[in-house]
Amino acid sequence: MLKAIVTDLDGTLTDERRRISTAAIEAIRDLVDAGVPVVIASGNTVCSLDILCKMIGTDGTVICENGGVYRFRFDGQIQITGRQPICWDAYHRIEEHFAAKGERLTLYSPENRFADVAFARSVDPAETAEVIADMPVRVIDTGFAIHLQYEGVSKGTALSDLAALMGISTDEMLAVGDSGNDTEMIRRAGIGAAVGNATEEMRDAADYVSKNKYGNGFVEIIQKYRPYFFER
Ligand SMILES: O=C(O)COP(=O)(O)O
Ligand SMILES: [Mg+2]
Repeated sequence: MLKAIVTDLDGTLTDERRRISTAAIEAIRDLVDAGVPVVIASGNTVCSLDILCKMIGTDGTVICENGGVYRFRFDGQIQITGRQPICWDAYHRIEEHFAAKGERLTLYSPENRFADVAFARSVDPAETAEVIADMPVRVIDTGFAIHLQYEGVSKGTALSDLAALMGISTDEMLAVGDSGNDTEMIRRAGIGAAVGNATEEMRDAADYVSKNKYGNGFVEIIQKYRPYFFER
């Protein structure tokens, strides 16, 4: 039996231009109204997810900054497991490396981040990873941004921590996503699903890959697994 759903945001509830799927919002509201907790798990900041959760109508349980930050319900304490100072050290080395080639980096919402460092995909993610290969920092390419995260921290580790706070097991969770930053999360969840536009790595890790892409893929996954939430 499933007791909660954890879903990625960009590329899963939104399309490649980050426009949210209204069909996906309706599917989430239907689950919330039926008493199923829905957790949004993203590389985005807690600040942006708060607005989204309010407007969609979830209880505010979130995983942000690729697992570096999480919180159980709106009134819960924000937990920070990432180590941002080390990510900043890595960022400065990367910045210097690309500056020497005349390439500038563009940071994403640094004032609202507590755990990771995110910047535009204007440089090669593989080259970025080489520059900091000896540091305990992982380069995560979500397809929407490049993130620097302290090693060992992921949406998967946050999923396990949240399951404990929610009083359920990770086996009772359905996790859905589209990209490399979701693989550990879908592996740890009882059922892991990927939307049709997902990366190869995600498709390989998933128990089910939807035929449809983006929000329509999310809706297809919910339709398939909805009965599992109401088994006796
Ligand atoms: O913030 C990003 O880069 C992508 O966000 P996501 O985890 O919701 O896909
Ligand atoms: Mg995504």
